[in-house]
Amino acid sequence: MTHLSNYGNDRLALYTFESVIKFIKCWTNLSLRTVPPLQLGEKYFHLFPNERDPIWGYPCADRRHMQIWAKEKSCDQLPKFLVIGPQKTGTTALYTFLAMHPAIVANYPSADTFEEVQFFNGKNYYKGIDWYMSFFPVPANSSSRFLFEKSATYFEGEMVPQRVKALLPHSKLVVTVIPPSKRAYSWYHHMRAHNDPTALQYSFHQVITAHDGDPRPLRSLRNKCLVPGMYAKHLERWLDHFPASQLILIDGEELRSDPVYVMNELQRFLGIQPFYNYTEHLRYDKRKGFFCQVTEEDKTKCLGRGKGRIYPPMNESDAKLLKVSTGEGVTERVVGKMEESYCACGLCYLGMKIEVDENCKGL
Ligand SMILES: Nc1ncnc2c1ncn2[C@@H]1O[C@H](COP(=O)(O)OS(=O)(=O)O)[C@@H](OP(=O)(O)O)[C@H]1O
Repeated sequence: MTHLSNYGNDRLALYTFESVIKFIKCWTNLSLRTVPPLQLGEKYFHLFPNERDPIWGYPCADRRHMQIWAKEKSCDQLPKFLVIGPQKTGTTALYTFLAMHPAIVANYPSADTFEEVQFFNGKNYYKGIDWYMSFFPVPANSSSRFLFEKSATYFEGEMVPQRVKALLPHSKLVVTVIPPSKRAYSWYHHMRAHNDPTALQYSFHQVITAHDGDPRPLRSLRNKCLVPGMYAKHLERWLDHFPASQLILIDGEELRSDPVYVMNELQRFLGIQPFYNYTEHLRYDKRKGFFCQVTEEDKTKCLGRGKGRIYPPMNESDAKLLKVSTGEGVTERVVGKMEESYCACGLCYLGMKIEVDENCKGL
């Protein structure tokens, strides 16, 4: 009873407590004892260890919560959809293209976390809803604007689906995927470009075949390289909390080769009005080798050097290793059947579509 998640509820809790205590004092012979708040808290969490972690709930589900919420707050200041990653699948390009849309509003960048808010997956979560909402503009008169944020590590975060469901139950989720082997390779080069000492010390092959007896930094790098690509595992977790109809899988390779088509499909899925004509606003830039934004001066503005890096092609044997399940050993445990990772409980990656298997109805 003491541990109510939202501050909206907390105000109600204080009032309720006061009344309960008054009632007990007035109508019973019970003598009440207390201890300092910290001790009380420890006792409470000893009795209810599952509640140690707060879960911020959607403040607008209950009219009473709305009534005690500060006047200037509104659920229109919460995002309507999230781009959840995983990393290296084209999420920055997607974010940039979405932000070009006149009806779509991106989060303010965070200086701490490389522009992404990263609220649901780490320590930031404990900063609370106000902190999260401060990354979004106060809604204008019309609530027809689509606020969104992109945090590419949400996808594989253990707690993230449950937390997102609690705070943003109606939000749509955008997942981008590319073949997991390519994702892993791109991520490895990303780490090298950021002078990660372990990535500089070991080859890609050494990273993906690292085993449990290897040094901890190497194992850690291996996990970070491979785990986000286990799409099935992560998608299943998201689908424990969200119906498939709220989630869209985007083919990151198609986003790269035909962004206009992808953005059109995405606009339809999100139900965004007005329909933005990306044909006029995206153009292939030969020098960059990617589609880029067309500026008002009719020039192209491309993503920075960190996106679309140039590195040698992946070894065929490594590509194979990541594609084919080895059948035994550490590699299989960590890598899993990567190709099959495109399917999760009948939810398969088929271009833009999600197909739900008969057995998985009601997901
Ligand atoms: N239009 C456009 N411009 C530049 N880059 C593009 C574009 N579309 C897709 N991509 C691919 O996006 C890859 C980077 O993915 P992310 O933005 O998700 O990376 S990150 O997680 O934010 O670091 C990046 O991976 P690398 O090629 O390995 O650098 C690109 O291949």
